[in-house]
Amino acid sequence: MEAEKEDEEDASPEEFVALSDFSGSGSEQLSFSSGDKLLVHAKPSAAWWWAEVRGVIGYVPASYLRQDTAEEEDTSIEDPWQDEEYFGSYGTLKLHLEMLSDRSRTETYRQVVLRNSASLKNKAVMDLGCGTGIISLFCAQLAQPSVVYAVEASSMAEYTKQLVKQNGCEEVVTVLQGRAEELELPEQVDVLVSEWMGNCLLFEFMVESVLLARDRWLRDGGVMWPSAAALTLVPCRADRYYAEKMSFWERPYGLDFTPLQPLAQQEFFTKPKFSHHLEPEDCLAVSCDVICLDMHTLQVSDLEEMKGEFHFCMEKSGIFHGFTAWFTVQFESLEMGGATVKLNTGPDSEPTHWKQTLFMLDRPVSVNVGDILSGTVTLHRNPVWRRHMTVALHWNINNSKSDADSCQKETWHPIWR
Ligand SMILES: N=C(N)NCC[C@H]1O[C@@H](n2cnc3c(N)ncnc32)[C@H](O)[C@@H]1O
Repeated sequence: MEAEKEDEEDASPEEFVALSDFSGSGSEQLSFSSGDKLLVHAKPSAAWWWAEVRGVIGYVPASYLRQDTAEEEDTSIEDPWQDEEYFGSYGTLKLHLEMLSDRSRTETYRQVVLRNSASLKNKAVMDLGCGTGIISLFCAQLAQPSVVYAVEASSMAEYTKQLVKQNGCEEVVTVLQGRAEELELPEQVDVLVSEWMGNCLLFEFMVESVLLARDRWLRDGGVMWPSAAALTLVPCRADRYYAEKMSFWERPYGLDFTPLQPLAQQEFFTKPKFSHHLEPEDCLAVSCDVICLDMHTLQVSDLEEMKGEFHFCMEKSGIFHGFTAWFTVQFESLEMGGATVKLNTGPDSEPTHWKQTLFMLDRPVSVNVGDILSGTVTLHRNPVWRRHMTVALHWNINNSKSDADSCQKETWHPIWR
């Protein structure tokens, strides 16, 4: 990396502006405040640049910076939520078919309604981001709520109205087209149900809309479904993915293409792999819930930066290629002491359309039984592109055989900006 940095430092530095405060960790990362001017001397990776702030040189996260050209209008970030693209994608059937075809996901919501059908009688419900209205139709079909407000921002809402009528639920279900945080409901609700979870739990950050709607429309003592969510992490092997993206360059057609491996690491291993299928036998330790969210108390401001710790005792010797993440959500019962329903998207549960998310290390590490892998995972929400985040993993391994071999590392994985 040193060599690359020197090569690139010959070029004249570029001026950037900080879009948000950042407090660097470790000796090499700079801290800066929103509005600070930075001189970028080198861009050794997509996520980390070598820059100067007030005469001090160090690493800065690229996603926090915007090119500082005088004539650039702030309008360059005119749609930080990318709503046109986002709701456009939900205006077609592809994603709804994928979600409805996910039996584990959809059946869980059906079970939640079924098991709480008595308590749902005469209750007001809001289904936020109802899509085709499946959860609202479960409520009308399996219980007797007084009303279900089925809120959907995309053009799918027009079809949802037809589906409600087609299934004879128009007496109970009212479809409202629009962003939930901008709509006026005629009344507060007793239950706010939503299927908002994205890859790695939070991607898309639809959860912000759910919290805003909670604060505005859920009556005191009302219930959030899901009530709680957790992000789970495990160190793992990923032999097949590593072979496919990295080892491939060793002898393709008998030739040596290894000079491309640094590029492969940059292109394939800095961003997470969504829809990764983790086999239970790929896990190198017992998984750990690193971030736990209480949907009744979580605040939008908490979403900017969420941090969790982990301590894994390696149960297997082998190659540690990366971390895999998944999530679980829980639905508390409306009845006191009633059973909680859980949806687990991990490798030991029925597969879901989310599958799991793989974060590759920049180079694999061999580990032994008994090694202690500890560190932190931090989800940094993108200060500009509000549906995006960067996942930072800081970790070190205390080798059970000799501390001398312990290694400290950090990797940053933008999703996607
Ligand atoms: N990751 C997911 N579960 N995505 C489901 C998103 C569904 O909710 C809809 N949706 C997302 N955010 C909102 C919002 N703020 N208001 C209304 N509908 C929304 C979106 O159009 C899609 O039908």
